[in-house]
Amino acid sequence: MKTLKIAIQKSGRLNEKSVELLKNCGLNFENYKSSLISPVSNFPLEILFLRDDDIPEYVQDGIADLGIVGENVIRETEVKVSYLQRLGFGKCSLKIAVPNTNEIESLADLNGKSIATTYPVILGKFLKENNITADIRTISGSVEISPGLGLSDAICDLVSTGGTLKSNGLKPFADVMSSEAVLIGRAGSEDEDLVKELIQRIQSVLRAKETKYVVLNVLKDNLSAILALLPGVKSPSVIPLAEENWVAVHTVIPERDFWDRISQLKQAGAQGIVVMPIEKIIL
Ligand SMILES: Nc1ncnc2c1ncn2[C@@H]1O[C@H](COP(=O)(O)OP(=O)(O)OP(=O)(O)O)[C@@H](O)[C@H]1O
Ligand SMILES: O=P(O)(O)OC[C@H]1O[C@H](OP(=O)(O)OP(=O)(O)O)[C@H](O)[C@@H]1O
Ligand SMILES: [Mg+2]
Repeated sequence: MKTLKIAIQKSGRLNEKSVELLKNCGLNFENYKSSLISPVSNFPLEILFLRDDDIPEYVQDGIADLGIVGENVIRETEVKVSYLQRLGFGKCSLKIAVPNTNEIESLADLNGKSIATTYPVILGKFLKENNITADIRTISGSVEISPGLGLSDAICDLVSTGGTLKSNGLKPFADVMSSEAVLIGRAGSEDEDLVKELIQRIQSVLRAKETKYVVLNVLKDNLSAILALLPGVKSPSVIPLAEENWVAVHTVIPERDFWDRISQLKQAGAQGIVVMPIEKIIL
């Protein structure tokens, strides 16, 4: 039987969440810090631990079948791979930022200016699309200090909390792209049975993360009002209680409007509400 290879970041922002996702899929492996490859004992899969910049090309060239990497890196390396699943972590934006004291106010003000970045390809395309001629200074890190050192007028780098920009006296100025970690595959790999199986497992973990399992008690007289508020995977389960005229309702509730839904349920007569995390939802 074929053994798949999946490439994930060896260390850095995406390593921990990538390992956690694969472990939550029920895959057993050692998160070796010293080794670059780790076999999975209960699925035909090997995990390659790589620098994130190398992951898209490894997948494009078929050295790895799958990879977990930020969309920003995929766009920068201009590879041809299949996007298989957005993963909901590593969320950030690539932005152009300028010193707080700078008088750059519109994109056109960037004409003739210099911009330091580790993303010359994405930035180059963005400037071209906006008819801006600027000097792109490609550096390999610590981009935020370059205006302070007199190396550039502006920067283009990843931002999430904005803390790094702030502490370097910079303000965000224009959004170039937003990004999150994605599962990518070699073109055509999405048709293979093992890849389909792994995607299904990943989706069941992601689905579970977005929902909570809820059990509540309600008087039979109030049941229809409660059911009108609940979706469930198919529909809620209703189970009689030992006490007459009462039932227990079991259901799942989306995380995003969880507290609104709970207060509506309480108003409709729900009591003894118990909320539990869900490990997996398999449709
Ligand atoms: N501040 C941030 N918040 C959220 N996600 C981020 C942030 N910065 C980067 N990312 C995402 O995490 C990915 C990895 O970031 P990291 O800083 O670990 O990369 P790196 O230093 O290039 O690592 P490597 O050593 O693997 O080359 C980025 O490509 C991006 O998709
Ligand atoms: O908006 P913030 O929350 O401050 O995050 C932004 C910072 O995060 C990333 O670097 P990281 O910390 O991953 O270090 P690196 O430059 O060594 O990759 C990015 O390059 C920014 O410097
Ligand atoms: Mg890198």
